[in-house]
Amino acid sequence: MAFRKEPPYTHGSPASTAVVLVNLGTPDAPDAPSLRRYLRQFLSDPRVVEIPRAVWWFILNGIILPFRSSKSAAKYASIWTEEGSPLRVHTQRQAAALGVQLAARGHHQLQVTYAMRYGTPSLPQVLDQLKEQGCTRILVLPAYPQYSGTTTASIFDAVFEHYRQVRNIPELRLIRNYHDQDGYIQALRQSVLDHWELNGRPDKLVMSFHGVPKRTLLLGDPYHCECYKTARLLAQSLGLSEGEYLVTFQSRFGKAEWLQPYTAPTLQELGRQGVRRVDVMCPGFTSDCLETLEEIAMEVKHDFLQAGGKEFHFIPCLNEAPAWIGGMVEIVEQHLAGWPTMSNVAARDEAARQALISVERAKALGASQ
Ligand SMILES: C=CC1=C(C)c2cc3[nH]c(cc4nc(cc5[nH]c(cc1n2)c(C)c5CCC(=O)O)C(CCC(=O)O)=C4C)c(C)c3C=C
Ligand SMILES: [Fe+2]
Ligand SMILES: [Fe+2]
Repeated sequence: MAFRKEPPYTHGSPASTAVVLVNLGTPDAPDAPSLRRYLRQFLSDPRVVEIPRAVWWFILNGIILPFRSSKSAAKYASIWTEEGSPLRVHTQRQAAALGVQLAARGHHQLQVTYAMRYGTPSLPQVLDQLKEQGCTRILVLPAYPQYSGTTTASIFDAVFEHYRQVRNIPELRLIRNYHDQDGYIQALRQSVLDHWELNGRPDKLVMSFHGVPKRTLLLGDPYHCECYKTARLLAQSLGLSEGEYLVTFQSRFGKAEWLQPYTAPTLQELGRQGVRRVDVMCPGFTSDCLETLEEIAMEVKHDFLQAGGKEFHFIPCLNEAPAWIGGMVEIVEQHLAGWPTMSNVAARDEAARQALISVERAKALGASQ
């Protein structure tokens, strides 16, 4: 095996720790050639499609890429913004806001950046850059709250694959999931309450997660359970009873059975049953993207209204909501424990601040007893 020609670490660099927010990826442009490139890389990942390679190669190159690329390009064109793909725009803004908040909390020897599992900026590109900048500690934060072999594990694969070819590798931490972390659940709760404050409440709140093949659940993937745990915690935090919310799975791909109930048919059924208003949110997506803005807010909305529903609200993803940036700070700080990201002075100030909070808390508790 050959090692890459790698830059040495820059000693004494001010930011020796980096947080890398990693999202799925998105095409560079909403056109067929860009989609072909993106889908080829995405759908060639054995974590994503588990069909034997030789068979899959023919299906992918003979059927999927020729037909799906232009269809998907048209869908992307319907959500594309002046700044580019929504998924990329939100991921970039989240990383920037997270960096600002962490710096404000005293983490000065730390930088936050972002990378994509498929497409650009690629993980190898970003990890090389960080090395060049002297980062000797890397915390990988996947944009997926729920662990799935098809997504989270694939990011881990790409990180390991990259460092297999590097001689002098940094200290690494990988965040596996945060589907039940308070910072995430509270940010979701806030986004729902904000929507309800402006628009009133629905007859049903639908929580739609991205689907995966049912087979992965039977083979031990915890994704399904983690989605249900997120939904239960969110429903509890909103004070919803069982009949007031539903969990569904969207974006089925191919002919095999995926996790059920499927989102689109469920909403059609709700429309037929005379449910007047539904609010649909996608808690598994931390930023809006094709699957939320086109599939849910356009296609599924159309299906529900056609079937007899009267009002359809899409509750946007967390994106750059302040509560979510705060939630990410909480998650990241838990995983930074023991890593010196603060200057001595900032660390001392932060310790003093925490001590003061504890004293005030103890006083308040004492007073209330
Ligand atoms: C082929 C199987 C697929 C699996 C398994 C899968 C799992 C999975 N995906 C996400 C998140 C996203 N997927 C997105 C798009 C997308 N997903 C698939 C296929 C599988 N996903 C395809 C083919 C596409 C491309 C669009 C299309 O042609 O339909 C996106 C949106 C990206 C964007 O650019 O906006 C996200 C995000 C999760 C979380 C997940 C498993 C848990
Ligand atoms: Fe997907
Ligand atoms: Fe889709």
